[in-house]
Amino acid sequence: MSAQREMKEKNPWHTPLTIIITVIGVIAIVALVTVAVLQNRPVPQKYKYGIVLDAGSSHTALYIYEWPAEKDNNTGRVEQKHSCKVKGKGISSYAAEPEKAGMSLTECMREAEMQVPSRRHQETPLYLGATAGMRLLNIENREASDKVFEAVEKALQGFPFSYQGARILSGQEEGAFGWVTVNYLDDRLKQGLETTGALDLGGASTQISFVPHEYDISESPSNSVAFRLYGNDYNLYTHSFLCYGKDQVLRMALAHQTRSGPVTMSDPCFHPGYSVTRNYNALYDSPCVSERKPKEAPLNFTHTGVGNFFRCQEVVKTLFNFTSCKYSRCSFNGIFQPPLQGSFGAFSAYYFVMNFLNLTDSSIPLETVKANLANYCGTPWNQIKQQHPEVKEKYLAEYCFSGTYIVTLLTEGYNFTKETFSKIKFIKEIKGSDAGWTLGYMLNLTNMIPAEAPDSPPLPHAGYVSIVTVIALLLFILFILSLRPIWPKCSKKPQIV
Ligand SMILES: Nc1nc2c(ncn2[C@@H]2O[C@H](COP(=O)(O)OP(=O)(O)OP(=O)(O)O)[C@@H](O)[C@H]2O)c(=O)[nH]1
Repeated sequence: MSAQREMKEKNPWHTPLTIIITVIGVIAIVALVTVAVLQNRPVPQKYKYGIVLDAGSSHTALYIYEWPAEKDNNTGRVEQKHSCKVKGKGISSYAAEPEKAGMSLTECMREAEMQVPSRRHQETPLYLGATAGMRLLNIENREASDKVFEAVEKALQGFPFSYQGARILSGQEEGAFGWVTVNYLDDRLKQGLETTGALDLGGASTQISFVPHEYDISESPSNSVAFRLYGNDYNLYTHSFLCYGKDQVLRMALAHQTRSGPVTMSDPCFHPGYSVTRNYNALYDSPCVSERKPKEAPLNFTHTGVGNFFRCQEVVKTLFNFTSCKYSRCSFNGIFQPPLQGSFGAFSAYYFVMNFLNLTDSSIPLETVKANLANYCGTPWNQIKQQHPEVKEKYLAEYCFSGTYIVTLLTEGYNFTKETFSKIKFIKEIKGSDAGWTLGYMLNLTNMIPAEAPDSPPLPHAGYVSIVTVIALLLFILFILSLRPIWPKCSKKPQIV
């Protein structure tokens, strides 16, 4: 008994003092690790918002974007939070009653008021950008275009957001911002990866944008846009073809086939058995075709379908001019285009049409795409309607024409070959955000893509926590070792002094 007491006195490792030191040491180390973990842990997210209205030729759409509020200089990732399709036609169709253009936006704007938290309303920027429909109205009737803008401005200023203005985007801006959107959403800009080209097919215009390999900007300066984004320079080629959106190009095709003013017209781009009455004045009421209106035409004509893809392609080809090119190379209509480069994302009507036709899969060879289209166009109209009772008849009737136009534009117009055709991805959205010019436009106006790569913290969060944990463990081991003189001796026989 007395020997045991003596041993305790010689090895006092559990004296109150050592116990207190050990506990303090452990607490300090746990605290160090906890602080390291908590310090960088994302706090409950607070968001900022931005709203963009895409006032297109066929309709207006509202997009709400959100991004983390706590990131410096708004450098957090921007995502689409909500979208709203404005009921009715595009704002350019309200030329005769402009106030209705403003009123048409009310429902979607009310939705935006609900979607954006009210404490953020006043600081949320609101933009309206109009594209080819308003470009055409502006050409046709400047005064009417101004009145539509006045009405729209008045309506938008009545909402509690930070209204930043409504304007017509140039074709170049529309193409370039579509390219920014696609590459931003794919994270290609931040990481400095090879970029994807952008193909946008609207109702009244179409855009092609890509970064060519060897490219002499001076050949056609109006087709080039220079960007410096995240420390990388991009010389973007972009062109917007006004009147080559799918609705205006259909007018051009119908105008071409009714140039002699017939009473009945047989159209290879519409299904056999299709027949509607169309009004000459309505058809030619657009700057894209107005000059071609036949002098002596009846009031109406009967538009009938014969459904022949190859003959439809011949009609579509007449809408492109391949004869004159003052540059080293052209796409069509004498427009400069450098050789195609890399992969492409094709969105808006490219997607709507190819998706309906089940042709979005990039592994489908070009020849098969054409064969499928030939088969689809040749299917009688009654059968098509029976097979797709849920699809709007206006859209349904035009898929043969639109599909033929898309294939012809890509191959004959832009020079995609059967090899490069497979590099086109038909997309609607990327990571939950719609592909289109609106996101790129907002990122640009809010300076959310810095010209230089932002300074990143020296260590990522995981690395920081790991290093602190390792240091804490080493300290702990050191601490235990420093207590060695007072460790109990582990011999089989207790050492009795
Ligand atoms: N099939 C189908 N077509 C659609 C749909 N939404 C829009 N479209 C058509 O696709 C074409 C392009 O639409 P958008 O991308 O909205 O074009 P937009 O902004 O009106 O036209 P631009 O002013 O030329 O840019 C138009 O002809 C629309 O009528 C859809 O859900 N399905």
